[in-house]
Amino acid sequence: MMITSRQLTLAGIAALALVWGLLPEFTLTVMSYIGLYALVAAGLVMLTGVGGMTSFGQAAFVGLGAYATAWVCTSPWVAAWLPAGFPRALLPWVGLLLGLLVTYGVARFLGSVTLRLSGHYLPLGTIAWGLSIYYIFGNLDVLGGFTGITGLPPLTLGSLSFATPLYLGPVIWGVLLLALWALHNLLDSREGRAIRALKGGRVMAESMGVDTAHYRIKLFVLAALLAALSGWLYAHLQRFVNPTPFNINIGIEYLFMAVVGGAGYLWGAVLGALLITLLKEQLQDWLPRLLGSSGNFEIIVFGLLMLVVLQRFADGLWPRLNHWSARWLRPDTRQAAPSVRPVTLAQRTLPPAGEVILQSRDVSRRFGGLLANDAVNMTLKAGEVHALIGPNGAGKSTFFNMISGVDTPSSGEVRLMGAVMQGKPSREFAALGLGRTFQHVRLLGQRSVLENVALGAHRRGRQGWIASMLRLDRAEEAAILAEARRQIERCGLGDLADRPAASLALGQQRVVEIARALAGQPAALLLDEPAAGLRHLEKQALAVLLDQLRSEGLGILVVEHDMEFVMNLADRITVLEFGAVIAEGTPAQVQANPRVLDAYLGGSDDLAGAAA
Ligand SMILES: Nc1ncnc2c1ncn2[C@@H]1O[C@H](COP(=O)(O)OP(=O)(O)OP(=O)(O)O)[C@@H](O)[C@H]1O
Repeated sequence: MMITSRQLTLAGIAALALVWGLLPEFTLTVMSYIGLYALVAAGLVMLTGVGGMTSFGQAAFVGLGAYATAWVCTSPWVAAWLPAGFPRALLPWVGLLLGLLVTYGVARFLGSVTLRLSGHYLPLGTIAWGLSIYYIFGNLDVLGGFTGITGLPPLTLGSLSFATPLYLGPVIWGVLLLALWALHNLLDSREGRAIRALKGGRVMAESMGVDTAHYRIKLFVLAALLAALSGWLYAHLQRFVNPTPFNINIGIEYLFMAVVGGAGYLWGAVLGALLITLLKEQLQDWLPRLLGSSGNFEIIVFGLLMLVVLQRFADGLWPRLNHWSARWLRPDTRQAAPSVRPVTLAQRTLPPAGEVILQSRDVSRRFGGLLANDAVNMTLKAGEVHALIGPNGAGKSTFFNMISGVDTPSSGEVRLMGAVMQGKPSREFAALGLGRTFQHVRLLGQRSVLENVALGAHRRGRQGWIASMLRLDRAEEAAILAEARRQIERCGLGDLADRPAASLALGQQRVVEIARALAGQPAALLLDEPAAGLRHLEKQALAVLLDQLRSEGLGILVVEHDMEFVMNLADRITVLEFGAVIAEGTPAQVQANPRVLDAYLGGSDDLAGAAA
């Protein structure tokens, strides 16, 4: 078939719209529910699949959206409080506003409390507040207790009334498609890259200038608002609310939908909602007949099926469907890079060569009884390559962490561009012009080299979430992507820009990290073992690149074990042993230093080899 997946989606939507009026009432109701569930699951795809935070409590936010409008529409207190003559038809819209506001407040609060938890504690935390909110619904008399609230009005807009699934269904699906479009845009932007970076670990994301705590809360609030929106529509579809659909079981079901569909894929949310709703429907129908007695058997079968799916398709079903359909669908050839005139990105003026840009004064770091760094003094100047060497366990990585904001010195001072920095987060180091790579490569393996490198330019963009969702960020995005491509080409990886980062050899991935750091236009570049895993020719190319960067005025600090590489490239070398500086000087001075030779001949013969 010669159509693309995008065209197929549009055709599917058009076909559904055409036959909608002909479908039986029951089908329309089921379809409407699928739309509502998919809206919640889409939020979970963002939160769990993309952002890496698992929540079992989304049903509670659906409840907030539903109860807010139910209360506004039926409470005599609200009716008395509103000005006389306030049109009743507007009450659901007031309910929507209230629901979103309350959800925003509750999610911000719960997010700031729970998102600090790590590992298993975060999902456990979501179960805790999911349960609490459910019992609040059930125990508040003003919300009708466990019986709930009945008599909700239908949604109306002017003379249009959306009283039945025939009319409300298209609204639900319209809202869902709009949300998917906005979320898709968000993911395909500077902010989306920052959201994806959350999964790459706090250290990496913060080094790119991303305020991870802030992004986690924003993502949590976004998912909660989508759930509340679904709850609002749900309430006006059902026309009554009670606590049952908002309990923790349903919260788990929402999570299943996202995971079964494919937690990393927005359309996976729709697929998951569709499959689970239909499956539940069928099982509820067939199992009692098959077993000859009534009971909630479907939950047992459901649980078993879930285990099989999660075992066999850990990434969910959507990527499988994609893979399978790729055989007969034409690849989508829309340009990844938008065709607008790029803006000019913020530029940094580099300090003049020879100026001290990074400095440590008597930096020490203690781990219990171990002194991993002992009063280390070091300076990095603009326009030089400074190497930090020392035997294994000498404290190089520890020092690297101190001067990049990953860890805080026990004592001593770190200055970057003259500013006192110890104790500040790495994103503030990034803001002042520090770029870095990692000893253990930290890339988003499934994303392209281009996207990984573009993340490095995060701080140079300005457009926020709303602008990204509405696609108002395209000129800036074009500039960021162009900058990323320029850095990739400069690092000699031009042919690999569109490949997933994980498909590159480890040495090349290290170079991708250098390109990513360069995209942030740093003044100081910290490279942790950049030559490890590179072949001879690649090392030569890397040396040429670093030489060029030095001549452009960057200050480069390298931790490296390859002595030949270091001796040929570095202007100055600092040697660490047992956490303390034992020598500092030019390569020739260091190679002639008896303490250094001693330290190295004791552990490794690299230096002697390079010196010979
Ligand atoms: N978080 C930590 N807790 C306790 N000890 C640590 C911690 N991090 C490092 N150390 C110890 O500090 C010392 C210095 O380690 P570090 O990793 O800085 O050395 P290195 O010079 O980078 O070594 P390598 O070349 O092997 O990477 C080691 O003895 C290490 O075991």
